[in-house]
Amino acid sequence: MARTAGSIIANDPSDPLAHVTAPPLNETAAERQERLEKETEAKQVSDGIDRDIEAEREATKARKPIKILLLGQSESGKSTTLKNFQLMYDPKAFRLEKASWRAVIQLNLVRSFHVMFDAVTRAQELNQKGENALIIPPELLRIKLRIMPLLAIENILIRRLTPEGSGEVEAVQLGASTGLAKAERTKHYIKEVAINSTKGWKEAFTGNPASPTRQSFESGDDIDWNDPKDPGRVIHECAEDMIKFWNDPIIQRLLNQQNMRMQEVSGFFLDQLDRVTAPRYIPTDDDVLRARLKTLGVTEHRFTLSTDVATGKLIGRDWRVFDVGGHRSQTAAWVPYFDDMDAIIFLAPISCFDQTLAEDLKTNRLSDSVQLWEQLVRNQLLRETNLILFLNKIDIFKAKIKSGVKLADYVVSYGNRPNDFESTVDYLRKKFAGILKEGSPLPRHFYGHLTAVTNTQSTQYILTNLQEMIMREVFVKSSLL
Ligand SMILES: Nc1nc2c(ncn2[C@@H]2O[C@H](COP(=O)(O)OP(=O)(O)OP(=O)(O)O)[C@@H](O)[C@H]2O)c(=O)[nH]1
Ligand SMILES: [Mg+2]
Repeated sequence: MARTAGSIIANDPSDPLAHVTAPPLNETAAERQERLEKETEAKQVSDGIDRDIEAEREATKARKPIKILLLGQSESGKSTTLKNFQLMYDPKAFRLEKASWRAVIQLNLVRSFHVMFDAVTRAQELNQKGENALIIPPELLRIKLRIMPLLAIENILIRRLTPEGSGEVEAVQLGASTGLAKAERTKHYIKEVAINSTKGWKEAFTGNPASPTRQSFESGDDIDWNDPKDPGRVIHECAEDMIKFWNDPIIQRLLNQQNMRMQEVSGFFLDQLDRVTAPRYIPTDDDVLRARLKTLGVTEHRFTLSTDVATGKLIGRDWRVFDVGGHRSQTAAWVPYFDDMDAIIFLAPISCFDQTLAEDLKTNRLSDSVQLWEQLVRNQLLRETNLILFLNKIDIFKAKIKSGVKLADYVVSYGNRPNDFESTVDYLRKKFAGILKEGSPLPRHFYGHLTAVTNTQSTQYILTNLQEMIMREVFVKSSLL
């Protein structure tokens, strides 16, 4: 450090360097003047260096990426939340992936029909045994026969979506998402495709050589519409019969009778059959958000926010969002990511209060979410990490409560409280907040949101506010360093 005009230090008897820094004896006025000028100049240089170091330190702090981890049980909405981030901060890349998502949507659609075919088969089996099930009229059976090619399409799509090493097909028990009686559930299996997101499954679809300079998916540039093997062709050919089959009152009664709520089966596109089976169908942003593809492993997604929401400065800050697989076999992979996260968004799909886990038919989904939340809250590694709770699938929850399903039948502690939306949701919110308050090793603020992450508008509003909050906290923390 440069000195201020030497005199203060030179006069300090405790300074061991006083004799070095003291002004020379017998200094003339001109010499003194020259010395002081040099000292001032040196100080200016030194101050400049100090400022540069400080600016560099600030810039490093500002450049340190902000990390968010998405957690929650399988089908809680983690990947859908990630899609909202992508749509907000990297819409171009999001839209360029639509060719891949088109295949996923087709698979979701075909899978829904597979579920319905199984329901018909079940009714026929019961009738053969002399049990009183619904009689399926021959005309409906003829329609079913005509749309059977959908099952072959399912296999083709699965093969295309899971090029070697990129995914796996699991026999997932059908019952958990349908509300079938327990004994029935274990007998029926349906394939669910899981994708190891670190492998390039999307590349299988985004490489139409006819359009090497893909600009926009909106024009359908990315799809080889002339491909004779495009599954969209068969789906379109079956469209009329698919619509008839799904809307048939017997099918609807059958599904009701078997307690199968198709609207709750992930990737529900049956209410949009006209559009989704069209010959040149291109998924909308909302379709991509509703498409269901199970995650395996952990993926990191990077976004750059050009404005620091805390300070309003333009800085180009990196955000990293980590999406994980929520299936029980995947949860061991979460822990290494606990270190160094700025926030965790935990999704609890509260609409599943009357369902069990696909991987463990004895465990209620809501109580599984509560347990996971409790474990996170109490985890010492996370004691300084912001935990943000999304009580998700609020749209399905609302409809379910309205249709008369009773929370108290599944959550005994709910007792005699009224079974309306406000009371039920308030109870669940307080339950999660109470766990946070009691279980946190250090005091924490409760950030709880009611969400339907398939709704981009409300979700993006929540995410923007959250980012602001996280930025502020990061800013305060780093200022204290
Ligand atoms: N209606 C409705 N559907 C939702 C909501 N959130 C997610 N979904 C749908 O639920 C399905 C599962 O969501 P994902 O985001 O794939 O779930 P995940 O947590 O990533 O599941 P894993 O990858 O298995 O861990 C998808 O089809 C979503 O579109 C919601 O709030 N409302
Ligand atoms: Mg996922």
